[in-house]
Amino acid sequence: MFSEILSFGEPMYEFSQIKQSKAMEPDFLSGFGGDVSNFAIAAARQGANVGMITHLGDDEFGEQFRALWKRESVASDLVVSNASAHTGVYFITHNEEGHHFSFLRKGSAASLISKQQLPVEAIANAKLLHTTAITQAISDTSCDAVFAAIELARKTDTLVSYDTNLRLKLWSLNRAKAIINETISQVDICFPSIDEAQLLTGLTHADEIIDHYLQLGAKIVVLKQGSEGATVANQHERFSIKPHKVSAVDATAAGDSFAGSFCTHYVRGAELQECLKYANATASITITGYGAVAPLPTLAQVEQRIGLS
Ligand SMILES: Nc1ncnc2c1ncn2[C@@H]1O[C@H](COP(=O)(O)OP(=O)(O)O)[C@@H](O)[C@H]1O
Ligand SMILES: O=C(O)C(=O)C[C@H](O)[C@H](O)COP(=O)(O)O
Repeated sequence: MFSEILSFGEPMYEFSQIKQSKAMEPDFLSGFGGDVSNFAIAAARQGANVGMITHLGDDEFGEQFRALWKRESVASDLVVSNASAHTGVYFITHNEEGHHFSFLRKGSAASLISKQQLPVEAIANAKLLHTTAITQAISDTSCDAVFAAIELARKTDTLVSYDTNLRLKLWSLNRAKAIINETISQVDICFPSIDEAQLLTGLTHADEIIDHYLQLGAKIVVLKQGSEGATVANQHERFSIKPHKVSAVDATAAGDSFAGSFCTHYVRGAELQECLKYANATASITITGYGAVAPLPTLAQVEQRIGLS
């Protein structure tokens, strides 16, 4: 059976810094991250039928990801294990400016993927393919694979969703600008966040950024505005939503869970404004716990937050 949503990119085993209560206690909590895996689990918890496209190392971290996806009902039948490379690892640390990522991912199994290894039939039969600028930044072969996957999806009427997640530890701003602009011109839904979009476009205001990305060719732009909420727009309509008032602990995966929730409700036929409401509520719950995956909410929790139950 084919998945209705496919998520393509690199899962990352996570070590997330927590406040140390006693001197000898460990101050990193292990967990799971990687923008596309976070997206897939967020979507599955919203009720989507979702699968991963990625390569893992033939190692303990890879095994743990397979077990995680099984528990979360994320399909891993398209996931390949590579005995000669490792699963990616990253660390989250916090300072007064927010959270920071450090990576151990060079030469990882996911970064070695090539376009010849894409699951052509599964992409053709999905309703939506999600991928990200991180998937393009990790290597040239992975970047080529993203463009090939988008081409396949467009030929077969599979929607393409794209998160512009900018990681300047992985590539230069000039290269990121060129690749991200070209990709946005080819996708159905793009999810820029305002601070990254300001860097990428040189524009300041939300409406200007949205207009810019619509003009480049994205059919739907969903601008994530952090603690200011979010805005969705296409050529005909535009809606903004205020953020929920929460006590934020760790903003890791706010954007991924937002996109996973938005796409789940979009492929099920919800209107743009409704998708925005679910995404905004999903992300507001995600940021109330440490790490990327543990705090991702279920559909019931999101509906309770929206006031539907
Ligand atoms: N402090 C906050 N309070 C409430 N909601 C928030 C807060 N920060 C983020 N969110 C929600 O999460 C979404 C994504 O967060 P943002 O930080 O913009 O994305 P990213 O993680 O991609 O940088 C926002 O659009 C908003 O809906
Ligand atoms: O940086 C990477 O390569 C990762 O994939 C690690 C993280 O799990 C996501 O980046 C979190 O994404 P946000 O939703 O933007 O907080």
